[in-house]
Amino acid sequence: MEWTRGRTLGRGSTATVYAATFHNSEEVLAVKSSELHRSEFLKREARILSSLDSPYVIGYRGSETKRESNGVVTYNLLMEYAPYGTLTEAAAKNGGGLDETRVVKYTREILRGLEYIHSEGIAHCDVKGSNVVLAEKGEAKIADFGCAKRVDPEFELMVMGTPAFMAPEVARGEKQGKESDVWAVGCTVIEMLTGSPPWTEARDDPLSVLYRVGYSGETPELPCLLAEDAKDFLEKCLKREAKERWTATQLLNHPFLITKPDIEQDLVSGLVSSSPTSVTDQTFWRSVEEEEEEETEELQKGSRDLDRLSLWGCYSERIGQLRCVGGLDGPRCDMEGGDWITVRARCEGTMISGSHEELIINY
Ligand SMILES: Nc1ncnc2c1ncn2[C@@H]1O[C@H](COP(=O)(O)OP(=O)(O)OP(=O)(O)O)[C@@H](O)[C@H]1O
Repeated sequence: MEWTRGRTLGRGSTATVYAATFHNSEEVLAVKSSELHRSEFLKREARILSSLDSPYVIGYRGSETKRESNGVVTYNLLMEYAPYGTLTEAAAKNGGGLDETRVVKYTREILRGLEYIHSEGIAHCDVKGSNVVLAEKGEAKIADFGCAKRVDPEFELMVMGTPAFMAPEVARGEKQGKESDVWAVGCTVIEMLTGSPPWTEARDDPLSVLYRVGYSGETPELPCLLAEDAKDFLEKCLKREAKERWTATQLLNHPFLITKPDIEQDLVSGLVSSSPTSVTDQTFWRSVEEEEEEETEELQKGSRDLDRLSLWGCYSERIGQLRCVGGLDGPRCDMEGGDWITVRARCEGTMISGSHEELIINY
């Protein structure tokens, strides 16, 4: 598979996503890449994505191991390119929230994607605005299957995700499945409506959010001035008891979604594309050297790392406390991500019930 790497589209905890072009077709692609020795999650994502085929799930285009010109061996997942960014970015660009027409359209598309992946026996486990991308026709597609897992039969004890979007049973480390995805849809609708995820302290103190979600009995605060059908829809997603939550199929028939027309009209007009006008478009296809130079400068400035370090200071202290209280056994920390931290910990005790489960927190 011959392709040329373009500009960076995004960075996560374990991988970087680049724009790229296939040599033979000139199709623009997104390539998610990580060093081979850290590619466990990316390989797992590639395995799951390669088994899926839906207009509401980002398309799989292949995967490969490659030796780069600098000798580093990388694992690459090739995907359909989504030119309009993520739902989180769309909400932010829109001044902190999307209008109801778009919220209804994107919610339908996310639920159609979830209905499909759930029917395939898979739970996504990290549904949130930044993991839903806007594709060529402005349609929402579920992306980032790095936390996804097979739930039929439910054999895996690993708990993963992002605290602000976690269902109570996930925050308590009891189980994670299709119902937890539905809770996360409720949180994503709140994010689309308000421009921010629920639980305002989530960014500064994700562990206290885990406790609040898991044990306080609270549900996320709903946006004020919400129409009755929207409020009822959110309440059906955000039932604290997983068994009481509606399924993706039931939600697709909820009045909040079915009483509004399916908008066929072009919604791309309000979106800002980062697409190249041609494969030789210089602003889009900045050279890899240029990007690396910029990255070095950024690191020299040190601002991002200092932020991360100070955040990590608070975070590790809290984990230290939990370790005493709940018996966390040797958390391993991954500080490579952009603005967030992934913590992987073998857990026993108070916070996570059962033994030898793995807690992976996106922040
Ligand atoms: N197919 C795609 N087309 C365009 N941009 C994409 C695509 N996939 C991912 N991105 C961009 O790259 C970013 C990171 O991608 P992704 O979430 O898959 O990586 P990650 O390492 O799992 O990150 P995170 O830890 O934030 O979940 C996304 O937020 C999005 O901006």
